[in-house]
Amino acid sequence: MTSQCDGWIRNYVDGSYVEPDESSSFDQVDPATGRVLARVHEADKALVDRAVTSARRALDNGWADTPVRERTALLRRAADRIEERFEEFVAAEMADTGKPITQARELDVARALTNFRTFADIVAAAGQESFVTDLAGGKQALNYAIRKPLGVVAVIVPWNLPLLLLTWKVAPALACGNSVVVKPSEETPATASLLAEVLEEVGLPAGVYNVVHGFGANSAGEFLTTHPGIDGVTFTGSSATGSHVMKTVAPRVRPVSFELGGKNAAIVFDDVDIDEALTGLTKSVFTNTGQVCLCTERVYVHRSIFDDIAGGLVERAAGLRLGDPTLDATTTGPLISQAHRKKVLDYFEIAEQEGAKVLTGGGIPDLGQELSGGSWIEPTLWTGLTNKDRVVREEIFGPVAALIPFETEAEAIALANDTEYGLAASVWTNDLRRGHRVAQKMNVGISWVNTWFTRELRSPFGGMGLSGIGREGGESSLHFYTEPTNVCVQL
Ligand SMILES: NC(=O)c1ccc[n+]([C@@H]2O[C@H](COP(=O)([O-])OP(=O)(O)OC[C@H]3O[C@@H](n4cnc5c(N)ncnc54)[C@H](O)[C@@H]3O)[C@@H](O)[C@H]2O)c1
Ligand SMILES: O=C/C=C/C=C(\O)C(=O)O
Repeated sequence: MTSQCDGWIRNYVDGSYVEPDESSSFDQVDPATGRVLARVHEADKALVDRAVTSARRALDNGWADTPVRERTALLRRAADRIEERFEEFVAAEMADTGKPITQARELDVARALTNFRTFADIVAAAGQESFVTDLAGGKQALNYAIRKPLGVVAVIVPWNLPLLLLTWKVAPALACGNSVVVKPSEETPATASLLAEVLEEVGLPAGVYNVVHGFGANSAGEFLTTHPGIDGVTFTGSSATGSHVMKTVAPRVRPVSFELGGKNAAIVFDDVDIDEALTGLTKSVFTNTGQVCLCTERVYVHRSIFDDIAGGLVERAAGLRLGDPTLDATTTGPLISQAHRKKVLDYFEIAEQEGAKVLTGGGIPDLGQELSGGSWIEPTLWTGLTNKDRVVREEIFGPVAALIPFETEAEAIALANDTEYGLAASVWTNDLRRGHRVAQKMNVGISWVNTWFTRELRSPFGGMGLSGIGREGGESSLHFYTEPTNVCVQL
């Protein structure tokens, strides 16, 4: 049995794909064409319970005590196997999201390999904290901390970078000896189930990796977060859902790691190399059709170069190639769904009511009959807005940004920090002392200078304010996916 056969995408529990039940299922829809690609078996409460129970049993049957070298070797085998099946993962990612083949290859699947290999390295090299404590009377004590797996971890991920974000969590969780129950987004079920094939092929014991498909409330998501057998939740998704999940696990005081929404700013100073800034800004606004939590939706530009940047971005937007995701020339895919496109189009309406001037885009492109059923939208740029406007304060999560002028550095910093979010920012300037100074003043989890989405996986990653709680990446992942016990020995 494989993750996808006879038209079904299956749940994976206790080392086996579960026979689907027609009565509880939903469609996998291709966002590029609107066509139904497969049926997805929706896990009910009993199946989620079976997944959590088997995850616990796998832990108790030895996985938690597996030597680090065995776990990290398994992660490396998983990376090698994904590499061997690379194009299958590319195809699954594209079926789920409609994203262009070049992005699926160069970002999403490539990062899955890197995530597994990086956390194998990090966990293999991790030491333990220890101290010799001087006591009264010339005595001493030895203090050392051992790190045990957190336990059964609920992994709930969104639809925008489904495989990248899933492996960003599953790799460190497994490396640290945890077992996981994964709930992928209902929009993007394929790669999480396909990953189960690879993990089984490389020898992961049954029950360590489980996949339950479904929605949030009254479905697999909520059955998972309310399950008493869960020891922690790592969640990536919207701030509203994160807040709800926090309330759900609060009664059992379970640790949470939240990577949530953003309303990220770019600040463009008057000394930039215009062409270099335009390349970076175009990437930061339109990558993955703006469906990246780190994407820029607010661009603050020094007034003296405002028209150059605005005009240049309009030209760059016109250069984006929307269309058949299987073509190498395609740069930009559809939004994830008709429902999400309606949400973005509603914001386009609100922007015009708030006085926005549409520099480019603002509607639905005509890409021909074949793609007419897809959730396509035009890359869009606005001016004429301020920080008071809803479309400058609320996350839209589409290929759109508001361009706003500033005069002074202090004004730019205040404008960029005037948000309830705190995920990412980018600063564009050739004065590196100013770059460091301004980047440090951004109230965000990650602050880039003259680049965007450049990722060091050993650095702490996450957000503040509405953008999240905690950090993952490098040591931060070890701290979330393990529980330390400090042992103190009188010498
Ligand atoms: N900070 C980051 O690293 C990051 C990365 C990607 C996406 N995001 C954010 O995610 C959002 C877009 O993704 P989305 O629409 O899938 O988010 P979402 O919050 O709607 O859903 C995220 C996941 O949570 C599940 N879910 C929904 N309600 C739930 C509930 N009550 N209990 C348990 N699970 C529930 C969904 O089924 C999905 O799997 C955007 O806000 C984006 O900024 C953040
Ligand atoms: O959509 C949000 C992207 C998050 C990216 C990461 O978590 C990462 O690059 O590790």
